[in-house]
Amino acid sequence: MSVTFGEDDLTELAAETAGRLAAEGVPQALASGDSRLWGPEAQAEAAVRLGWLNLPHTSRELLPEIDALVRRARAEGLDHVVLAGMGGSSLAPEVITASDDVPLTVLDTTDPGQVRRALSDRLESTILVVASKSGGTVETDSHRRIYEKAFRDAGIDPASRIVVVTDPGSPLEQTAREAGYQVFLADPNVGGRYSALTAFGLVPSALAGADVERLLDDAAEVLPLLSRTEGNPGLDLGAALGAAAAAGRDKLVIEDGLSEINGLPDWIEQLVAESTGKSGKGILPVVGADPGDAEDELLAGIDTDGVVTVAGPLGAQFLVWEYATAVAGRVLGIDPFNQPNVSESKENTAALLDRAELPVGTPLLVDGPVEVYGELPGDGEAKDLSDVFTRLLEAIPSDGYLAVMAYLDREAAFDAPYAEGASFEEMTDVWSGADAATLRGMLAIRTDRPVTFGWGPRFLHSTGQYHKGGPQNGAFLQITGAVENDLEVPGKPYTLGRLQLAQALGDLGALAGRGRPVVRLHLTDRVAGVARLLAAAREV
Ligand SMILES: O=P(O)(O)OC[C@H]1O[C@H](O)[C@H](O)[C@@H](O)[C@@H]1O
Repeated sequence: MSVTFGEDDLTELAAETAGRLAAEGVPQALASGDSRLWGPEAQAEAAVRLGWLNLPHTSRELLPEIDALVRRARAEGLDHVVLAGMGGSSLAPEVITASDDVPLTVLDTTDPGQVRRALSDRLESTILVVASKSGGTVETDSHRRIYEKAFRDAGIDPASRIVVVTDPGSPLEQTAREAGYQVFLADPNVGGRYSALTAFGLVPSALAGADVERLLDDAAEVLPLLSRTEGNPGLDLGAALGAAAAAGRDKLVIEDGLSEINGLPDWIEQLVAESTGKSGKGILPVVGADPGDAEDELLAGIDTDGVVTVAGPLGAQFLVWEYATAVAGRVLGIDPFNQPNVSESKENTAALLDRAELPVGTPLLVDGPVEVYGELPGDGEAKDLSDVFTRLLEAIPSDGYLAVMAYLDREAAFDAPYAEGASFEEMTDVWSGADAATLRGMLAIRTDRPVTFGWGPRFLHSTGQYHKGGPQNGAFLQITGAVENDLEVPGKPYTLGRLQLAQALGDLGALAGRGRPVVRLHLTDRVAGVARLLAAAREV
């Protein structure tokens, strides 16, 4: 495992900062679980959040039970593994399984189309892992209810198909015990985004066929380095990230090139954004972007060259990035274990769901299949969608960013029809031409500021904290879409589609309430709408 720097200034800054942290006793304090490292206000939370450093050893206890579950699933022919979990409860398994090239269907969405897609895929051989630390996350609770009904309707006993991962004593533990589900209890002394090597990372990944023992072995190998005062990759990385951000280089562009580790930047995004984006400070991870030459960008490469290069196997990467984030938190003077602003959008959503009608407002403009809502930055009325994009791009502060947030089905682009006999390249062109995520790159070339992209509500558990708690220099573009075939959430008064829209509007309220420029584009026809978005971006 190694962390290296490709610029002399950064090498110097990192060494100086790591030296100072070592002199303050940070590595020893972390190794011994000292909760005072982030100041008195953070101490109570930190006291129950430092268990992740022991996981390479303690999580081994879970392996026999996980192995028994895997054997049962194989024996019963349950070959479609679905994971319902948000943020820290699904991002690690997504990377672990992608890196091991084994299939896992992740549900971290409230999009009815995307959930229907999972439901209609091999229900008869599906095993569902419901993963929620708190046990109260609305998206995950909805997925559990929907799958319970689907199993029952298909004459399948949910107890034979649902496995729960949660913290001891959570409401989900109680529900699961009453329903007779198999329950894995995770370490309550580890927070959601630090939980990659707990039952949250291991249970679904092993079920999908990943080698989780090797993951723990790789993490165990780097562990002794993390108590060192020199040659400590976690300390070096954290010192570099924290000190660079404190000096204004606070946009972290993360690339994984053609590395065998597949998708780690999305996991790092959540870890870094949610841990550091608060009190008006923080590090903004930028994923899926080409590095620009803006002075406030820092390029981190995972097993690929960057200004910071982090090389090593996945299990070790998890641990080193967690360590680095905790260290960066100390350098920046923030509590890396809380997420004070995530709840704000959740509360807005809950309040909206209590209303008879969602307050969607009146469109400012309708451009074909796209309705534009919100307050346009700049003067006068916009004439079309390209104009809306131009105005938003102009509204990005000189040290800021644009966040594109799409509350859509992230698999929908794969439905786009392509010609028979098309090459893989041609198919990829078709998919990217039907994918809302393509908008990120198209807008990015029209500004010298970073542009991020997130699928809603997934990003609410990640960069959503940074948007609201970090430096107030974002401009925001929301995309929502008409729902054709909604899904009831059994036992709840709302449908998934209504919940999804309420989440978008709830977050919009939180951003607008901070005076940030935020525009919502609503696609009245999703396929035509995405095509129109991309065409309009081309015209900017
Ligand atoms: O595991 P859960 O309790 O369902 O939480 C899922 C996610 O929810 C929130 O957004 C937290 O801020 C995340 O850190 C967490 O991973």
